[in-house]
Amino acid sequence: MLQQVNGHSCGSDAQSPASLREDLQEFLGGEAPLHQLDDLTKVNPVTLETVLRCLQARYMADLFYTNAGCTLVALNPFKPIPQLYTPELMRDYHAALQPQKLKPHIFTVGEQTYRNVKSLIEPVNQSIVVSGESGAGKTWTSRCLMKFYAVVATSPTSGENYKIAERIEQRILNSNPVMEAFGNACTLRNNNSSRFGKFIQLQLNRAQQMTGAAVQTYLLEKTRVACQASSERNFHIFYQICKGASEEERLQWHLPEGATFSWLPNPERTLEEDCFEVTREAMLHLGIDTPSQNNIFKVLAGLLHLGNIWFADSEDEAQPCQLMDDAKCSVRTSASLLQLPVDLLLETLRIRTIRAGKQQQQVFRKPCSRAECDTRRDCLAKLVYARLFDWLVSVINSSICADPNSWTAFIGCQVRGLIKGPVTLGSCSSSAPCLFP
Ligand SMILES: Nc1ncnc2c1ncn2[C@@H]1O[C@H](COP(=O)(O)OP(=O)(O)OP(=O)(O)O)[C@@H](O)[C@H]1O
Repeated sequence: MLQQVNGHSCGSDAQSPASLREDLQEFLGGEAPLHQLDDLTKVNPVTLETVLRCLQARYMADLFYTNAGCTLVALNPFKPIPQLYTPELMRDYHAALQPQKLKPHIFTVGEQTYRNVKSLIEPVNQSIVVSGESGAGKTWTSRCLMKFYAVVATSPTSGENYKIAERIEQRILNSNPVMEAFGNACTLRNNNSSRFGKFIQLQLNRAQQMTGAAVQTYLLEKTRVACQASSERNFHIFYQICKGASEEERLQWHLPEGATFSWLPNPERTLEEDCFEVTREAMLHLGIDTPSQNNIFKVLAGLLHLGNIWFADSEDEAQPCQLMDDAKCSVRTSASLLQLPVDLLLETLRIRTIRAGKQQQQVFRKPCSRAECDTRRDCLAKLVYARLFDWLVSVINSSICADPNSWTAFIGCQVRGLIKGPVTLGSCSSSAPCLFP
């Protein structure tokens, strides 16, 4: 029998390639249909081929979840399967004496994690790690988990608690379109690819009922604001404001119909994610009123105009680079939208300030080369966008976070990308009492 230790065969009686091939044939040609194997630990011998053949057979039989010991492997069906995610099914998994005996499902992981929190006397937190390659279904899976807890982590007898959970669920769901508009983009692999990492914390009181939630984001791909691969796009929100603004807003934001922007590649592609109305509506629900939204969209339009600022090489190194002819108008428009004096914006982009000497008292102003000006322009855009994103996350948190005294444990859900592979889910206990002080 071939033993696997960390992916390597070991032991004195390691199998020869010929007998492994024989076992493999026997396994693949066996009587039990491969799709009936609902746990990959039952696959024998464990090889890439047997595991993939088993997953493929299950996929063909519309079985998209498979256990792998305490980890769950989720395959993306690439089609809607509503009957797999009904509230009734959630309640079945929640009420089951042994949910692990039911068919493998994301709800088993959700329920097991919930029971772990429940069964421990001291409050011990749990986290579910959702990982997989781009487009594998991580965001989808984390949304399913949120919906599952919104149904099960509430008391059916307490109307008050049910209302709180419903409000939290609604706000978490409202935060999705906003976070996706500002943090997702169309890539080669996924039209709605999350370009940031996310840790969602569901806060539970002593009775393990949901009282609030918090979101922590990390590693936003802010370079995308100023640099996009040729077949990809910038963040959805830029296309939404250009396509969805009213006539009046177009005037205010200086986004005339048909205007071209260097940082807005492939605008002709229309995606369902381009729906500006959905984002605005969700922002309103989160407490971001129309005047604040207007300010946000002005900043975004200002960044688009910033991307149209191009410099010419300076003949004299001691002089700042001159603007290209087309860029003069873009500087004025960008400065006005970002509410900056034009001179200050130009100075920031073209002049480097160096401080030297004791207590940094000597100040030198060094004109930048054309390449340096371009880098400074891109950095400014990335910085402004990242701050805006962080601000949005803080607004979301202030609307969903519970009073720190009202919760004692949490279930965390971490979504992280991998280079290759389907979605895998594992849960672990977390000793950190709170990741959001
Ligand atoms: N269980 C599922 N049922 C139906 N459709 C699904 C399921 N999982 C994923 N999908 C589909 O696949 C698409 C991509 O999934 P998702 O955006 O969750 O991938 P991701 O792993 O989060 O990708 P990225 O890392 O690029 O953000 C979804 O928009 C959805 O249409």
